[in-house]
Amino acid sequence: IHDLAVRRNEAANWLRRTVGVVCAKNLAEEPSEEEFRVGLRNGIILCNAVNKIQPGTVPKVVEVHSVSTIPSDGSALCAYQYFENVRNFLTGLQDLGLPTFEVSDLEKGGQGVRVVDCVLALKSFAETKKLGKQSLFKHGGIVKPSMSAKCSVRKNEPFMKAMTRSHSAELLRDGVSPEQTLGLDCSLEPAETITSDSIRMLVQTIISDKKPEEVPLLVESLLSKVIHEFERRMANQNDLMDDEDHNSVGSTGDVSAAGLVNGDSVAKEIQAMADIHFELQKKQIQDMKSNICTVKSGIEQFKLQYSEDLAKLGNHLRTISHAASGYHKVLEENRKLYNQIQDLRGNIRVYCRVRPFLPGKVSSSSSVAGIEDRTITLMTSSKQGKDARKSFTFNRVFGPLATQAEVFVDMQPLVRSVLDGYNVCIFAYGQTGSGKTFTMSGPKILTEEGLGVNYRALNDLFDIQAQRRDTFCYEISVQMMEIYNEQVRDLLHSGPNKKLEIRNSSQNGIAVPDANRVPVASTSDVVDLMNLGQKNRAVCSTAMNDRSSRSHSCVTVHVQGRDLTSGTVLRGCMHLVDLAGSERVDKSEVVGDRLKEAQHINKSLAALGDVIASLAQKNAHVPYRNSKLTQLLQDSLGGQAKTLMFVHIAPEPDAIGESISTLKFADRVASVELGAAKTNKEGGEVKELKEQIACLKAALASKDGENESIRSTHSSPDILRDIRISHAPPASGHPGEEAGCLEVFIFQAEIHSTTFS
Ligand SMILES: Nc1ncnc2c1ncn2[C@@H]1O[C@H](COP(=O)(O)OP(=O)(O)OP(=O)(O)O)[C@@H](O)[C@H]1O
Repeated sequence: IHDLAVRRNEAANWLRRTVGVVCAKNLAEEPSEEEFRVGLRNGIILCNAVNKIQPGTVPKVVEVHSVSTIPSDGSALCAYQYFENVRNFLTGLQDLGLPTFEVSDLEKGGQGVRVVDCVLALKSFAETKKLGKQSLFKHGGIVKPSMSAKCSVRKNEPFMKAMTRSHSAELLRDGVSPEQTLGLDCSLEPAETITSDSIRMLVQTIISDKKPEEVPLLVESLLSKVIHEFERRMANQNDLMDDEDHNSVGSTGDVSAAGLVNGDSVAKEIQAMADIHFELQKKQIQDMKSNICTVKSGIEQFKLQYSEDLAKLGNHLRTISHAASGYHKVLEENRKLYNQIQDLRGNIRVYCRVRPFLPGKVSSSSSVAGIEDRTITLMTSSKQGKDARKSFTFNRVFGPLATQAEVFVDMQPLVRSVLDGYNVCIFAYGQTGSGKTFTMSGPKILTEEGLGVNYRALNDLFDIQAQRRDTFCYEISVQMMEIYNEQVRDLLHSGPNKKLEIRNSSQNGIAVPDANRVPVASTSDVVDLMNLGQKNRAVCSTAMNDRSSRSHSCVTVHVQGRDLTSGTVLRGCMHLVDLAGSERVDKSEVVGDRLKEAQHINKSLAALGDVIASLAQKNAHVPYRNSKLTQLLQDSLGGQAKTLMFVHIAPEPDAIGESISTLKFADRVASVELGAAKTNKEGGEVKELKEQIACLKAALASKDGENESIRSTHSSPDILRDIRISHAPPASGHPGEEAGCLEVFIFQAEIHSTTFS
């Protein structure tokens, strides 16, 4: 065993040296039998070794390129590759006339010793070749592999047997082991070709340096070895014959028959490998088929699931779209209801705002005697030392301390109406210096609290636009115009003035199509435009105010919204109108151009009052055409449009005349709407009063007054201030009358008193 290990190590070392460390990485220096077998199993080292010694012996070495390509189970493919290599190696060895081994010797259970012998033989061959003795080896050995040479490797024949059978030099070496010391090496000629000359030379070589007395002993020893070898050979021959019989090769027993056996076994091995390979591929195909089936059924399952999911999604989508359309209906309904509420609150709303005393002009007396939630009382004049007071009622009265935010609260809901497609007009009315610009824009030095209704309304507009981003797409644009001396000017046009026409027949709600209309995306955009417009506005000094506006300025914000679901387009606009000072001409102490300006202003303000009053009274005819101002705003005054007017009162006692005229103007505009507002609040009461008035009318029509005794316990003179009934003392005389004759005067349906008896 020790000897075998030594020889194996020798073989391994020689292979490692020959093929190099890289190629021989799988072969240890001192491998165990198993390591040796596994290291050489793929034939690569062997093929490379023989190719190094005799280039081209194995024309194509099947290399294993990466470990990952070697299946762990030693699959057929790799085995086939190994087989190729090992087969080619063995064939190469046969061609070189070297002893070979069985392919199965590289498998478990094979005879590793034969592989070791084969490698060592190759080593000897290499060394001989190196020493230039190849010819000796060649000529002395198996010259050319032939069938007879091939048959030297027989199935199951131990390698060494074949070797000894083929190489008589080995016999000589073995037989004369002591002679190795005489300089004999394994490259002696094989026995088959030994001639008498060569025997003589051999003998001479052996005995040349021997003493004569040593020769007989030497000859004896040699002869006994020869005999021994002869006997061994004979025995081998018998074994061989038995093997051949056993393998049914026939009784010929010649080498060619053995060669056939060997060829058969190779074919069988190839066939076996091919079968394994085929079986493996068959199995793989079956696996793949079953995989395909699994995948197919998976896909079917997936398809089914997918169509189910799709159907479910479809249902969900239908529900959602149904809900969405319902939601849109609700939104629409909400929008309508919201604006109906605005309608109920009055389409025309009038607010009164009292300016505080200006800094440095604080007075101990004020023209304003009292302010309640909705009523303002003015100190009109002193009659015989007594103060006379006059009260006016509005939607709301704001005192001098009211903040800008409080003033905005009531108009805030109207901003939403603009985005819902309604038109809104916001007016600032009052004498010069009463605070119109302050209400609309704010003080000269703007702070956040000081922001006027313009800015607040625009901020809200853009905020609501952003909130509705998912449902509506809004386009917002701005026009800014001035009406000066009954001429419309474009305040966003900085060049020379051009005369602008007002067209009320336009479909898109643009009354002055020739005026610049600038798209805006934020409040600051609008503010920039307003500043530009303000620069262009005609501002002129008067005796009343050094910054008196002698023209009406109108900022119009056009809003066009498209419902992203229904595609419906809504158009609305908001007019922010800072009216020119309303002071009477005579007080302005103006003449010439200033007088002309004042007359135009007064005329247009009166026309505005007329229009609003006739709208409030629901007259059939509304005199829009009496001024440019009312023409410009025609679409936004009346119908479903909302009008909001802030009338401004200066508290200074010397402004009382203007204040009263302002309040009368506002009262005229507000009265009917306020009546309507009361109707909503106190509907039953007003209805009853109206019924009573109808009875009164009927009583008057019958003129006898005898059958009716109309009584009323109501006393609400401020509810229907447009109806005044004059109450006369009863006429004398009619019998049976408890309370005398009733004489009623109705002046244009105005009730002076609602208490009758
Ligand atoms: N509610 C208020 N609180 C404090 N200051 C006010 C208020 N209203 C007006 N003012 C101040 O009174 C002055 C005159 O106001 P404003 O310019 O707004 O009047 P106007 O009616 O617009 O005048 P005009 O017709 O000349 O434009 C300004 O200095 C303004 O800041």
